[in-house]
Amino acid sequence: MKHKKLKIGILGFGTVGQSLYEVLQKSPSTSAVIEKVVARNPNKKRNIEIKNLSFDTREITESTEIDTVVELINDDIEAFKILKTAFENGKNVVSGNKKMIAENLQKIIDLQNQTGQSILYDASACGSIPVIRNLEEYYDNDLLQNITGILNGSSNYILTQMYRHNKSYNEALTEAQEKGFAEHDPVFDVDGFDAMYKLIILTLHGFGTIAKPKDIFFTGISGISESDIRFAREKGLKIKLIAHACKVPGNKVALFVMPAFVEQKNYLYNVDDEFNGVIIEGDAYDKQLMFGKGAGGHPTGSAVLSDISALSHQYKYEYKKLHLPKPPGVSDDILLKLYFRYEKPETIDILPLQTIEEQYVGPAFHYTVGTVKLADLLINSENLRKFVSFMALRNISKESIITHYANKKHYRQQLIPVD
Ligand SMILES: NC(=O)C1=CN([C@@H]2O[C@H](COP(=O)(O)OP(=O)(O)OC[C@H]3O[C@@H](n4cnc5c(N)ncnc54)[C@H](OP(=O)(O)O)[C@@H]3O)[C@@H](O)[C@H]2O)C=CC1
Ligand SMILES: N[C@@H](CC=O)C(=O)O
Repeated sequence: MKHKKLKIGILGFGTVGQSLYEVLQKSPSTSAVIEKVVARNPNKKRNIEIKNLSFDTREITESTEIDTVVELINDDIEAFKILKTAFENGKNVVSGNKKMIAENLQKIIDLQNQTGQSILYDASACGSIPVIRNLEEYYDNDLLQNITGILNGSSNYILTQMYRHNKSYNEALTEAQEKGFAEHDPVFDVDGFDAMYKLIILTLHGFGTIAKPKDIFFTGISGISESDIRFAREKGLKIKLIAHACKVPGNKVALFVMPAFVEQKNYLYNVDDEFNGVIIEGDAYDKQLMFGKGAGGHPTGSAVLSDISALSHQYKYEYKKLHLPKPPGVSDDILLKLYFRYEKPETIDILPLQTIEEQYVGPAFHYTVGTVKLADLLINSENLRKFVSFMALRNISKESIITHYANKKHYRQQLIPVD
């Protein structure tokens, strides 16, 4: 295949932009030369001194020299404008901006078709793990059933530090920020937005389904307390923030993001710190685990480097699953067994429970374990965010995710005690 030397412009010179700059120096065989780097704040002190730094986006998007725009800024609205201008000016794009990508999937596909340009964004999901390209290329058949993964490195880092080293939530969050794992606004990480956007991207490449954020129930770890960690420890479990895309009957896929209690035998149990892990499950091959650093400048820089190299070989996403005769729709028709911890006893009245399996009423907090329809979580999400301090899937195995609850017989068979 023809191989082209790229002239790149890097937009954004923060954690990932600077790391890409360094990673590129370590890979002289990559066919790319940095023509220009653009950041926003001319008064900011930089760790790396470079000659070709400027503060005007147009010096990249409107340059006649640059053919590839590497967008690594922390502003999704601006990032979409940059993408559009770059395409209109005949440039390809590499990006790590999951919010911009997930919020605009259809528009991005249309723009690629209209302009003939392409965007690669493997860095947008799971940092250094090449999960998007694998879903696109290797799993390009009908066998895939579930994608289950730890997709947010910051939350995983915080949970690990709390569990393993008894650190406080705030201390662990500060460390995640200092290490360059967290987003500009860490609420994006700890309240599940980041994992939800990544799940949307993986669902497109895995199943051909374009889901909207409003279709996805998501919650994060910001309300976690020592009592939740104790609950997990006593039962030999760990808490992880997990995103799920599960194929359900009727050619549908159910999507949700929430903390979960994870047993030792699960592949994700030992995925700790800023590492991500994605279990890909399908007919014929059962389960496979992709594992690697999911956050941080250099791991993410390496994914960006790989996309730059792929562009130099004219690689583009074909969105193969999108062209299936009938890509799956989104379903909220599943039942989940959840743990809810709350402070006020009357909160039990707003929990949309189908069954109650365990309850604790104490002086400082209360918890209930019971089953809930995913559809009811979506409808009640505002109240749940307001009144429930922390919620988690009781177990990430089949006992806690029941996809056939409409079929009562199957439901009874599946709803067996987990411990
Ligand atoms: N950190 C990580 O581990 C990962 C991050 N990502 C994604 O990569 C992107 C960058 O993240 P990260 O490097 O951590 O973010 P940082 O906050 O560290 O850096 C952002 C950079 O963008 C620049 N910037 C912001 N707005 C503009 C603009 N309008 N024009 C030009 N430059 C601008 C900032 O300029 P200035 O320096 O002047 O303030 C800064 O250099 C985000 O989309 C993030 O979600 C993806 C995977 C992992
Ligand atoms: N903030 C993100 C960075 C990578 O996407 C995370 O913590 O996973």
